[in-house]
Amino acid sequence: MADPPVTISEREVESLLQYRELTPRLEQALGKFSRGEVVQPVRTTVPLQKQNGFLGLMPTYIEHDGVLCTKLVCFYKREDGSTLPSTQATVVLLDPEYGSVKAVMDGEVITGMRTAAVSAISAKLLMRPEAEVLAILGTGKQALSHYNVFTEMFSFKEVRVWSRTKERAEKFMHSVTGPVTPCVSVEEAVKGADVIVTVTRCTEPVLFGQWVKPGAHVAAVGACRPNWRELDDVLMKEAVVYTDSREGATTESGDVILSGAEVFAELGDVINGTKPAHREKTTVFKSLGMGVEDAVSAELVFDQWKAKNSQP
Ligand SMILES: NC(=O)C1=CN([C@@H]2O[C@H](COP(=O)(O)OP(=O)(O)OC[C@H]3O[C@@H](n4cnc5c(N)ncnc54)[C@H](O)[C@@H]3O)[C@@H](O)[C@H]2O)C=CC1
Ligand SMILES: O=C(O)C1=NCCCC1
Repeated sequence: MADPPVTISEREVESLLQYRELTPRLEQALGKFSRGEVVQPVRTTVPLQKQNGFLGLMPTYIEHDGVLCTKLVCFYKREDGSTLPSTQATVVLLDPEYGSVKAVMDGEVITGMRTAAVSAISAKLLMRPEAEVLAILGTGKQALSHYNVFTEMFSFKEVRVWSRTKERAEKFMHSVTGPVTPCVSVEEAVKGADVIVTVTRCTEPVLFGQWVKPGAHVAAVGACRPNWRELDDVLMKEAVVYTDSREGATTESGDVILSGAEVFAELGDVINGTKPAHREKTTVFKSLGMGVEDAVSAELVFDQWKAKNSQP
């Protein structure tokens, strides 16, 4: 008989997961994914029309590492002013030999941290080495996790933040410890920026190519449905476009599908050395989020949990 599954709360996940351990594991996972070593179908989505959202199912199997996992994630396009979270996620880790559940854990922290860490990996690979200015568009959960990992991994001289209201940008500024410049327009935020992170819930373009400095790197994290956009056609067509999963991007990303832009490479191809990193050009990393990122994060959390809870 298998042991009953352990449950690991949001607070516990938060205390067990650190970027310095998570980020290298994610980098390895992206490489494995692009070498075809991961079984990971494109996310299945179940529309929740009445609630203006969807349920996403994200199963993954890494045979070599014996990791079997699935995330269940609900995403909602909340009305402005709603205090409810946009994303709710649970991660289930299984034993691939028996099919039994080893652990059920909160997926909120994992989703926030792994998404931001993968964007930071994209910046490490694709931004210019002399990058000084970071601009973040959006001030929600992902904005905060991106701020945390980007300021931990890199030394930007200035971090700018834009939200649709000045109050939200200022609230974000007060919620973090380092210096932040709140901006009243997207154009002001991204002018001359070397790295731009888009973490909004918008469904129409918010970032326009005409404002983006040539050679800048954009990590585009929102707009995860085929008819949703964050970036305009000009930017998508002028930039060299990288994705986490080519199959995912050409199935789910409105920025890719509706612009007709070509996907140049997966991040894993760059990590594996099979495709170049065009740091000298304007680059877009279109992130959709992958089950393998959740799987390696959950395995790390579970290993740490066992180490902490093992008998002396
Ligand atoms: N690529 C990936 O792996 C993942 C992507 N996401 C996506 O990241 C985005 C941000 O997620 P969270 O930070 O969790 O959401 P959130 O709800 O906490 O924050 C969203 C931000 O977007 C702003 N916003 C909403 N509508 C807007 C509009 N029409 N124009 C401009 N700004 C707008 C909000 O004011 C807020 O600042 C979402 O689109 C979500 O789907 C989320 C998780 C993983
Ligand atoms: O990868 C994820 O997790 C998500 N991606 C798009 C929005 C919902 C969560």
